[in-house]
Amino acid sequence: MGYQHIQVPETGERITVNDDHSLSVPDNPIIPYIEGDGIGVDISPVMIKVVDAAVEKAYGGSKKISWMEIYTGEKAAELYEGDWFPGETLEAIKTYSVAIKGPLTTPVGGGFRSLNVALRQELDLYTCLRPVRWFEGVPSPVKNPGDCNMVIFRENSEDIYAGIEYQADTDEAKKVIDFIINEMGATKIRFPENCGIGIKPVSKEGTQRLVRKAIHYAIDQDLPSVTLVHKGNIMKFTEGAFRDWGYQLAQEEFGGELLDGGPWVEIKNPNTGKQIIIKDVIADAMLQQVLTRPKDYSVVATLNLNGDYLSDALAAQVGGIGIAPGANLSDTVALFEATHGTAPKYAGQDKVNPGSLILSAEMMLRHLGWNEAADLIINGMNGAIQAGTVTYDFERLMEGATLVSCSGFGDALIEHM
Ligand SMILES: NC(=O)C1=CN([C@@H]2O[C@H](COP(=O)(O)OP(=O)(O)OC[C@H]3O[C@@H](n4cnc5c(N)ncnc54)[C@H](OP(=O)(O)O)[C@@H]3O)[C@@H](O)[C@H]2O)C=CC1
Ligand SMILES: O=C(O)CCC(=O)C(=O)O
Ligand SMILES: [Mg+2]
Repeated sequence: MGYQHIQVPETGERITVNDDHSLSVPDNPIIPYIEGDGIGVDISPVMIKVVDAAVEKAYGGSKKISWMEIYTGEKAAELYEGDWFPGETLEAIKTYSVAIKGPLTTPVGGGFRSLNVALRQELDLYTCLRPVRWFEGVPSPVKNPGDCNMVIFRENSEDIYAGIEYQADTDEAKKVIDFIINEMGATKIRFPENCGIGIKPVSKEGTQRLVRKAIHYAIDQDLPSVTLVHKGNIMKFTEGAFRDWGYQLAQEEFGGELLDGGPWVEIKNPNTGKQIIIKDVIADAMLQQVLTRPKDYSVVATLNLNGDYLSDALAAQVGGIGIAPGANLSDTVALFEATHGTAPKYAGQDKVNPGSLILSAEMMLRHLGWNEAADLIINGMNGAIQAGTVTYDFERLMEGATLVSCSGFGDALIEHM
C-alpha cells in the first residue's frame, strides 16, 4: 500500500485477524508505533530497545519485530502540514491490527479535542484495559501495596468523553438549553444564561460489550470477581443503567444467579467450576475501598470518566503512573499505550520512567502470544527495581537507590532479563 509519509519496512509481514478474532502472527511482524509528544521522544526508543532485546534473547533471532513509525500529534502536524491526525495513521493501524503509542498532548479548555480519545473512537477501541499490580521493591504511599492487584476495564467509546458539549454563550449552547427547558420541561439548570452544557451518552450495547470482555477476562484468568463501578445513585439513567445492564448480561449470557436475592450475581467459571461474583460499588466509595480493602477487588468494569480517575489513583497506589501500562482494544485492533500523559516539563531530558510504555509493550507481546519475551521483560523489570537502579520518580522515595536516566533504566532492565 502506498502511504504519503509512512515508510513500510522492507522486511516483515502483516499480522492478520481470523474470523474468531484470534491472531495469525508471522515471525517477523510489522508493528506500527506512534512516538508520542512530550516525553514520547524519551520513552519510545527505550521501549523499542527493550522489546527488541527481549525478543532476541527469547527466540535467538527466529522472531523479530519490524517497527514502522506512524504519526499523530505534534510530529504529524509538522510532517503533514498542520494535520494532527492523518488518515493514513488510522489506515495503518487498521491494516496492521496491533500497534503501540506514546502519549499525545491535549489542550485544556479550548483547542482541538483529544487525539487519544479520537484514536479510540475512530477505531472503535471500546475497551481500555489497565492492569494494576505491584512490583516488589517499588515505593508506594500505602503499607501493603501488594494487596492491590486489579484489572480495570474502562469503557472507551461513550460517556462524556464522546465530546458532545457546547461552550457557554454560543448559539449551540443556547439552543440545547432552550430545548431542555422548553421542550423537556427541565427546571434544574441553575444559571441557564452563560452556561456550558455537555451530554453523556451511555448505551446498553456499549455497556454490555465492555462488561462482556471483563467477565470473559475473569473466566480466562480464573479470577474471583468483577466489580461494576458507577455513580448510579445520582446519574440513574446513564451510570445506574450501566450497573443494571451489567448485572443483566451476567445473568442472561453467563448463566448468573442472583446471590441472596440480588443485586449481586454469582456465575460459575465454565473452565474451573469456581465461583465468580459480579458485584457493584458506587464510584466515590470505590476510591476509598481500593485503599482500605484492596484485596476485595479483582476485575473492575467501569465507565469512561470513572475509569480515567481510577486508573491514575490505582497507579499511584502501586508506585505511580511511571509504571502503569494499558491497552485499547476492539475485537480486531489493539493499540497499546501508557496510562500517563506527555509530562511536558520532562520532555527530552532522558529522565522519566519508561516502565509504563515498556509494560504496555509487555502486554502487546502477550497479545501476540510471545509470552517468553514478555516474561523476560517482567524479569528485567523486577531485577532492575530490586537492584535499586531506578528513575527519579522511584529514587526520590527509596533509600539507597541509584538514580538512572530513562535510557539507563532500559539498559538496566535488559541486563537483568
Ligand atoms: N493517553 C495519553 O496520551 C494521555 C495524554 N495526556 C495528556 O498529557 C498532557 C500532560 O498531562 P498531565 O495531566 O500533566 O499528566 P501526565 O501524566 O503527563 O503527568 C503528570 C505527572 O505524572 C508523573 N509522570 C507522568 N509520566 C511519568 C513517567 N513516565 N515517569 C515518571 N513520572 C511520570 C509526573 O509527576 P511528577 O511531577 O511528580 O514528577 C508528571 O508531572 C496533557 O496534554 C494531557 O491531556 C494525559 C494522560 C493520558
Ligand atoms: O487524551 C488525553 O489527553 C487524556 C486521556 C487520559 O487521561 C487517559 O486516557 O487516561
Ligand atoms: Mg488519564
